[in-house]
Amino acid sequence: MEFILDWKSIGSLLATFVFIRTAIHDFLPPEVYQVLKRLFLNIFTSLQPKISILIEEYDNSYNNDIYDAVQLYLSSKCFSSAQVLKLAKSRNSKNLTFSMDANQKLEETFEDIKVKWSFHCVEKKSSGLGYARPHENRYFELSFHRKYKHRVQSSYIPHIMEVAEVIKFKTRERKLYTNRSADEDGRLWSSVPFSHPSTFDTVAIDPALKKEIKEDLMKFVNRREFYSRVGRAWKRGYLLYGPPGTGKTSLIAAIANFLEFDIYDLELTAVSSNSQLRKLLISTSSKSVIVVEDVDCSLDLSDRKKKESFEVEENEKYGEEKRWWRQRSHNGRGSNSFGSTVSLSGVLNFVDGLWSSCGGERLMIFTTNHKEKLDPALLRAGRMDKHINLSYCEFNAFKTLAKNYLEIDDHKLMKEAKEVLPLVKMTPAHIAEIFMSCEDDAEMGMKNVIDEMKRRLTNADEEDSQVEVEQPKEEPKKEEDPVAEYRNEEHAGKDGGDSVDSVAENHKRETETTLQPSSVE
Ligand SMILES: Nc1ncnc2c1ncn2[C@@H]1O[C@H](COP(=O)(O)OP(=O)(O)OP(=O)(O)O)[C@@H](O)[C@H]1O
Repeated sequence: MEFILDWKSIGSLLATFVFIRTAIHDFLPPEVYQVLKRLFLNIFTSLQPKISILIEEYDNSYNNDIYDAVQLYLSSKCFSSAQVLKLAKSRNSKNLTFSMDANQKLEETFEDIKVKWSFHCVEKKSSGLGYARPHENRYFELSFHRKYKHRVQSSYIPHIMEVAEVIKFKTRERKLYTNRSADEDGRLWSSVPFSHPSTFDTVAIDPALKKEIKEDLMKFVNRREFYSRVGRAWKRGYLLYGPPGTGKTSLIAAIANFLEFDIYDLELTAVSSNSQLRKLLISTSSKSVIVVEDVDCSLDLSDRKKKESFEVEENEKYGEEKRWWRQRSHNGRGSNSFGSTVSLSGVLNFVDGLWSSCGGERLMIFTTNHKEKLDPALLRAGRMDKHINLSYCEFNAFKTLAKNYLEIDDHKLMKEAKEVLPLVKMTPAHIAEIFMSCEDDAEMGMKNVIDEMKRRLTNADEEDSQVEVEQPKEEPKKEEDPVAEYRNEEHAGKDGGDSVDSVAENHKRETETTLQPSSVE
């Protein structure tokens, strides 16, 4: 009975409500009706204290940056509070990532704002399109009391974005990009995490040169305002030159590690045209080192004047039209001698760097074993800001190698090494190889390396004395001859005067041509 009465009262209440609503709707002016409606809605919603924000993985099929930031932010929080976690590590990556499992919840208080996070995965129907989107709708739900609405928007969300940026930077994995194998799936660059162990501590070059390079790099990265004030692209060009095995690649890795930059290893022979070169460069990121190794071998960038005089000679010999045919048939249609249509002007445009104004700083490093083969246009200041000569091993570099490989600062054989080293051409790579083969035995390492130096010295003696038989030369003054001094001390009674002379000649020749310590021009 009571039940029937209740229903009756509900029924009459509803009837009254409908009557009042119709009366209001029919008799009140529409403006007043709208104001009342809004008031009613406000009262109704304020009775519900909780509001939620949904942050979906994709926003109109584009990656949602806020979702990524929240994911990073929560991965740093969820370990302490969520009950079920997911742990992942991508291949070749050194970072472990924790994340919340579906429907897990996490609560936190930021300042005095209490918020709740939950993670959801909802299976979705296939779109029928071929591309690889996940079959789940993934989203985070952020819930909080409505009184915090403005503060969540003005301080909590920006706080999340800031924390995520810091985490991203700390766990950032630098990459080594290469354009060699990138074409297979349509990408311009393929990448792997960059983790080369070479640093300025391990690279064996003259300490003064090391200091100079480091200071130059620091000056470069700290001069954003300067570059923009003087209207120049924020880029710098280095040319590393010297014989093979003198540490050009090792120095590049040390520079990238020092600056914490990515490396783009640009293989010019794999670039089909100037426009592809432009595309490749535009797609590089800021804070990167772009490397072109062995530039003299990559493209025909040799001195234009020499080429021009060669062309004049060929014209005279064959007539212009015939020379043109000879080149075409030799090189292939319109391409240079390496089959690529990247030209010197394409490379010069790349070095001049209009493209590099699209973002932050970029360092370009070219290496060559034959600086003299490069076109002067490529070498001029503004294109190659620094020319760094890496040459045969000198004593300071030798000591760095001994410290790295044999873990010694000093040794009884060091004095002898210091005396013999300037008389022979040995690359750091060769010395490193000898040290490596001695597996931590410092005594053996030092002995083997000095034996090798002496062997080279003796071979040089023999070669030079053979030359002397054919072309006898004047004797150098004995008192000015450091080699003779060394040989007299070490080999008294073994070597005759002839070989001392030839060693002196050898020393003189090497000092003039190659035994310059590594230097910057
Ligand atoms: N200056 C150096 N400091 C430390 N290690 C060096 C140095 N030079 C050579 N090495 C050692 O020798 C190996 C070869 O050196 P690297 O590739 O850097 O020489 P490179 O000058 O780039 O040679 P190339 O001109 O043939 O490319 C490196 O793996 C490194 O271990």
